[in-house]
Amino acid sequence: MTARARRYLANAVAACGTPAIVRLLLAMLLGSVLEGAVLALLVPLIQLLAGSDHPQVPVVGASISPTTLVVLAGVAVLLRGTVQWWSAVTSADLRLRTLDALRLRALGGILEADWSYLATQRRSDVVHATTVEAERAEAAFELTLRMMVDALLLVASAVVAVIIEPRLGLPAIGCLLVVVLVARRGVRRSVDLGVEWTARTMLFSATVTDSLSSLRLIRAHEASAQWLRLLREASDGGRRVQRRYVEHTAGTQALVSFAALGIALLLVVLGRTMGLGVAELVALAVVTTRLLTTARALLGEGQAFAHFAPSLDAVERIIEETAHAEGLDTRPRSSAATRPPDGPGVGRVAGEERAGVSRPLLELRGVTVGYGEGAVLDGLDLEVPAGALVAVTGPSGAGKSTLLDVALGLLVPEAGEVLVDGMPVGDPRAWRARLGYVPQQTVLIPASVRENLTWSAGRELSDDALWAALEGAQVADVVRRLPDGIDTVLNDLAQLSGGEQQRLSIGRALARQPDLLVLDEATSSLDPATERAVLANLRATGAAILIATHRASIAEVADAVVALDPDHLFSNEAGPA
Ligand SMILES: Nc1ncnc2c1ncn2[C@@H]1O[C@H](COP(=O)(O)OP(=O)(O)OP(=O)(O)O)[C@@H](O)[C@H]1O
Repeated sequence: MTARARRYLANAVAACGTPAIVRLLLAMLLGSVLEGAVLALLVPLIQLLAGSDHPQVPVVGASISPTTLVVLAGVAVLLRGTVQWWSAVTSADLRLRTLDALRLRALGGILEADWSYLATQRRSDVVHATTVEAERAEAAFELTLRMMVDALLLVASAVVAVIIEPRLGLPAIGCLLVVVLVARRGVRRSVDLGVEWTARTMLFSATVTDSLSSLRLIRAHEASAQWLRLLREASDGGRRVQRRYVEHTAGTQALVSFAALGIALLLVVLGRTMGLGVAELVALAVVTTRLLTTARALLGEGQAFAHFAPSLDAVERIIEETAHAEGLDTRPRSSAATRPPDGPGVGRVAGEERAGVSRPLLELRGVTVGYGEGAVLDGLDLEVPAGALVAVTGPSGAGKSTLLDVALGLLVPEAGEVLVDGMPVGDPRAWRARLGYVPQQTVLIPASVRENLTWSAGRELSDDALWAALEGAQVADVVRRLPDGIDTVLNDLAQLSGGEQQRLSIGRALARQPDLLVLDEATSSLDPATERAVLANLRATGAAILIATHRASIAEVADAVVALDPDHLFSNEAGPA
């Protein structure tokens, strides 16, 4: 548990800096000391109210004038309030900064991660880790600081108890240690329950996410009852874990309270046997009360921390696993280590420098790629000349999307080369700046049509450019008919038909004014006439097109067709153009 607490602290220090954390810790400590002081001043205040002219301050043992006492109590209360207010605000600020830094690191890692890693991840797990778990981790961060403060206070109270009366202070500390050792088992159990809780809530999130993305299917198959059962099972599991956790914490707290009462009684009996005066007994009672309440609070915090702390593991797992961001080198993995560095990469300049040398825009030479066992593409050759339309065909599972991922520079081949303008792709990001991509499954963000077109454009786009992209995708008329035209917010995808959404997605790729359009079944929802019109518009932009398709109509008009055969060969046939 202490290792986890150190990791929490390291995250907070990284996000907010050591001085900010130290300032907060000192303020929390001061707040608790002032709390103790106010408590201690209650004793002489009660004596004052009972008619004493010389009330005694416990612990210090000195008498104090009524005026000084009242002023001192007022100042202490005011100071305590101010310090605690500052601590609460600062703590929330640092906590939230730590939380933001943590989840942005995780999400940043996801956005930059190697594609082969991302392909194995479950989306709902990432969403859950960076929202629910990150927020639980935030709670654990505050508990880390509180535990540090309370541990310091505990030691301070113990020292004061020993100073007042070692014969009572030492047995009190001994009893307390025994209680803490016994209660530690409860803390360990909380860690286990915290881990289980993380797993349960992750399952629940996954079930919710999956059911929301399958709403149409669930309704069409009248399977709501089955899904509800799955959701109920997932939430029941979480509730049971949470209940066990509360049973444990409440049990431990009850045990500590009971032990505290026993210790207090023991001290009174011992004190009386030793013949201690009332003043010493009161002082000792104040200090031991503080000692016991701090110990109880510390145990409670320890249990809560133990329960929340595993959440950090879920977020840090993503940060660690995505630590190896996408390499800038897309030479085959097997030869990348041994070959000398390549030239200037794939920016437009590289191509222009080679003016006069007519090389295809994109070439794949002997590319072999797979996902573990066996190759999906084995020694594939492919050329996409500038301005040409190349169709990739083949049965389902033949490797069409895989080939497109290689073309996009997302998948690094195990063998073979990917050349752009005749040069190896050194920096896939520079290459992708020249691409427009339309995925198999349309993705529109819940924002206006304009934002859907511009967010991935990488530059400011004039209205003329946006409408040109929409015209090219044969969707301009649809957008004009929307309530707010291009500024209509697409909150509900049911606003647009599947084919309209697909055309918007094509418009988004066109808005990037790419050199190469990579289309993955991107016209599958269009009728033949619209498909022909869209393809003609795309060709008219002068961009090369690499399209994965099942449609014979596209293969017929392509300049070249790469037919993938999962069992054996690929054939590279020239089309009619
Ligand atoms: N992330 C992945 N991990 C493991 N195997 C994968 C992964 N992605 C694809 N595959 C496998 O690679 C093979 C080719 O898949 P790919 O998606 O490239 O085929 P496809 O020709 O595009 O199929 P479809 O026409 O059905 O979309 C399939 O057998 C698939 O199961």
